[in-house]
Amino acid sequence: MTTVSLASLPELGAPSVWPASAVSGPAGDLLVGGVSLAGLAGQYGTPLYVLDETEVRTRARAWLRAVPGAEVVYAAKAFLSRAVADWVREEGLGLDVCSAGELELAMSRGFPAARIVMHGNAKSPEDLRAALRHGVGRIVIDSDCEIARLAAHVPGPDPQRVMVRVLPGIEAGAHHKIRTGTEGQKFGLSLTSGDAEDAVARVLGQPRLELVGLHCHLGSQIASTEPYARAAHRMVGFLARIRERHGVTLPELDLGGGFAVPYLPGDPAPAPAAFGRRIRDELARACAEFDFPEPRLTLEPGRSVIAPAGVALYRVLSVKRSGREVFVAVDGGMSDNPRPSLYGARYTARMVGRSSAAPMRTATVVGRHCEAGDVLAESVELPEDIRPGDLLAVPASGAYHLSMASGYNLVGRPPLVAVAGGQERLLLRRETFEDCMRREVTP
Ligand SMILES: Cc1ncc(COP(=O)(O)O)c(C=O)c1O
Ligand SMILES: N[C@@H](CCCC[NH3+])C(=O)O
Repeated sequence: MTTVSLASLPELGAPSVWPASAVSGPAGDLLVGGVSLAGLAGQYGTPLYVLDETEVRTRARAWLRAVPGAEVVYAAKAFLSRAVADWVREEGLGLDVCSAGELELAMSRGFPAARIVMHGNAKSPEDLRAALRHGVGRIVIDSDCEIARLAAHVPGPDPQRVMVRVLPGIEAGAHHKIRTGTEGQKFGLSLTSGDAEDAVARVLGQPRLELVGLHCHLGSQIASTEPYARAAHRMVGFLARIRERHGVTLPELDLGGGFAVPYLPGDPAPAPAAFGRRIRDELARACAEFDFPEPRLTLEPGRSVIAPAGVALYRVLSVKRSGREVFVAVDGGMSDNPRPSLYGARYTARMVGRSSAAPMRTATVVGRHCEAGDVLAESVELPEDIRPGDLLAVPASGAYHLSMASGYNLVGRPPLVAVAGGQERLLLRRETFEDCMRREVTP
């Protein structure tokens, strides 16, 4: 047996972008969950996604501790598989789903329906039917036309518990495409226009629906606690107004998700405890101001639970100098991580599996797809002697990569391996060419 000398990662400068378990291994290797990344790449091929189970569980628990007595529902859209559904259920979280597919996966793992929240600005009849059939804890109403449609299908005898998604008019989120709390986009019902108020009145008039509270979701990759404080205040103000106009005291408030994680060393990202403290403080203050009993709080972190647990591994296919730029092209790209091309998201990368004494130089890591915009990471410091065959690891890859992966260029979606305690477990196998072709009707 070879003795492996492990070191923490001082050379990375900011270990926080890597899972807490990440340690340097011999010959430039990196171990996550006690498993060698170079070894995994050798065994499963690349591109490969690695998910640190302990990191997911630890972060799920951190959220529960951050808001004692509150409900924490994991936003499945960040990434969902059977194993992930099991982990978050076992840790005591609920689940936010936004399709019949996500719901069916959760139900297939025995997820308690009462802990499931269904979202969607345009829920299909199948989505609503599945939610009603399984008896999900809450359905979040996102448009006027959904109210009667939903009420007509409640199987009874009990009314379906619902919330109304409010557009609070608060701007937050890392990019305009992921801001959902402002006017002029497709989600929610506006507070300022009165649409939210009308919807509340209409829901209250539906005996088949039980309005239990209000929901809002400001956006994603929100790196400040401030917008949540404003949302808590505005939403409690609205709850108080509903009590005044309708004589009902709604018992629940869901302030959504959107909590930022660091992608680059030094990125601001308050810990769950900091978000939780600020939200609880502001909620208490607003309730005192409006003389309103504190509602049961729900939060819906997705990225914050799973992004830091994921590492993407790519093999370098070519290194090219073009003018003053150096392009390091790898065997994945926008088909497994569309975030840079969609939102200008920034990433870092490091070489793993080989030591190099060469000086570092700045390079752009690009994908293999037929798009000039297929860039994975800009301004990355990599050794000057990086060459085809080398491995690159990209941290913070656990959220909105595989869940948004596409079939572009028929390269096949990468596999996913879970690691914990020195053991690995294949969660998703690689999508093969045959898988890609299976959907096509033979001409
Ligand atoms: C309603 C709702 N809740 C929760 C989330 C989770 O967001 P995040 O992964 O940024 O925490 C989203 C996605 O932005 C959402 O639309
Ligand atoms: N998909 C986005 C976040 C939006 C999530 C869902 N509302 C991202 O990758 O950052």
